[in-house]
Amino acid sequence: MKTQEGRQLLLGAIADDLTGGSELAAMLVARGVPTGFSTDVDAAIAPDSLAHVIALKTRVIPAADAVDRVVAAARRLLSVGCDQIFFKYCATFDSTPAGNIGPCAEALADLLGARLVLFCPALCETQRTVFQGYMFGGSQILAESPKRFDPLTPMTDSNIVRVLAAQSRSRVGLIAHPVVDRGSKAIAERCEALAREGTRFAVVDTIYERDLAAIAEAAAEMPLMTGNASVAAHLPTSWRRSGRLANPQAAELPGIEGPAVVLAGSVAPRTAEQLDHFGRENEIVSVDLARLMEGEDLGAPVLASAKRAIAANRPIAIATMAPQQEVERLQGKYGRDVVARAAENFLTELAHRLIFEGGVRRMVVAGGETAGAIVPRLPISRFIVGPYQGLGTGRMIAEMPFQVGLMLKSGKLGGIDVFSTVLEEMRRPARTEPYLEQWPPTTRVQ
Ligand SMILES: Nc1ncnc2c1ncn2[C@@H]1O[C@H](COP(=O)(O)OP(=O)(O)OP(=O)(O)O)[C@@H](O)[C@H]1O
Ligand SMILES: O=C(O)[C@@H](O)C(=O)CO
Repeated sequence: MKTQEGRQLLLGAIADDLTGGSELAAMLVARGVPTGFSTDVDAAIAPDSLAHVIALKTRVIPAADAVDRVVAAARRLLSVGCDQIFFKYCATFDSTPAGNIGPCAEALADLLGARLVLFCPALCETQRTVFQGYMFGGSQILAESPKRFDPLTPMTDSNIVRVLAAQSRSRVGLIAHPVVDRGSKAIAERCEALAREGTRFAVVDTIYERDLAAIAEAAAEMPLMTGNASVAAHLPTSWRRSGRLANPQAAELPGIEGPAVVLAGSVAPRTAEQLDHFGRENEIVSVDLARLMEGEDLGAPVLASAKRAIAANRPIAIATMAPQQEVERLQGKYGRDVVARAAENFLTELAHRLIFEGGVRRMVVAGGETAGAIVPRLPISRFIVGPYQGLGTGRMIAEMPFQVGLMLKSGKLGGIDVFSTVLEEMRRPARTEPYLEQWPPTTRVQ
């Protein structure tokens, strides 16, 4: 399959974490775009894909390493021919003063010769909006939201222009809402004016879903676009209009039976609520990181609990969740990255054993960094991406020597019942006609 002038992909996307990357792939699939997904720069890109997402774990690693990996992923996507590169980051612009959004975007802009790069983090579906450059979660400004306490990327400045400028060499401007509200042509004209005056990066205000549509239309011909998956989900409209996406395709996923687990390394308040809900009818095993850090072997007892639940045909959740005070105490004692790595390694080892010793075939992983530790270390030869059906409901099949249903849940997203609902949904084959006009999907597909 070729797009134009012999290029294969309409969009080559690079995500800075796995939950976000899987959401993006699921959204494109729901829009009728055959989309591949991989977590490894060298993995195959299927010849029948029109979009491909390479999901990395680059959000909190040293900036220079993040740049190297992101550029390698971009080169890989460009090697099969690709109309546009999309750099996907979190709706709450999760990053540190050292990066990594700015440095990665700068390196991609250099690689692609982009004069003006838009930054559109908003996720209107969940009321994450940007106005006058300030990010809101509903009525809460970012720095007063739970994101202030993120264990790895605490967001303490709500002004995205300022946050981006602090991690970039390029001049950063704003495309304010009055311009966005006038539509794609006005946005494109403003981009041109900013580029002429030497501004290379522009944060774009976004309040409504229609703003995302207008921004995507303005960006459709740019060599590089950046933002949350929500803006990329509107690109297929432009592709259909220009004839580049002639045959939007229905999405199909086989059903998967077999033992089910939730592995939660996210300590986000939303994940805590979802675990509480899951725990009303199911067993939750809490992994006490303080004991793990003291060298106690918790692998065997946790695995034994999981195997008991599996033998009784019950789903189970295993979580490293702790109250905020305890998270801070552990980070103070051992260092933020050391604690994170210990939790990630514990869950990674466990995932492997649950699948290969416990026979687990349906798995939800909560947390982008957690998923980024677990998934690439499983012997997955290919992912089949299922269609996005609303917040936190993108799922896929991981092909190993057998198939495993997988859902990578962002820490902050998903309905209260997401764990049990998704594990149950994985059992049923699904076929979804493409969402061509209506977006985002408002009804769950059974
Ligand atoms: N009890 C704990 N104390 C300190 N750190 C923890 C604890 N439990 C988990 N962690 C670490 O916190 C980090 C949580 O990040 P992760 O990206 O997995 O979740 P999230 O930020 O909620 O999700 P997302 O990025 O999808 O929004 C991980 O690195 C994890 O290992
Ligand atoms: O945008 C989001 O919130 C997610 O896609 C994500 O990136 C969480 O890590």
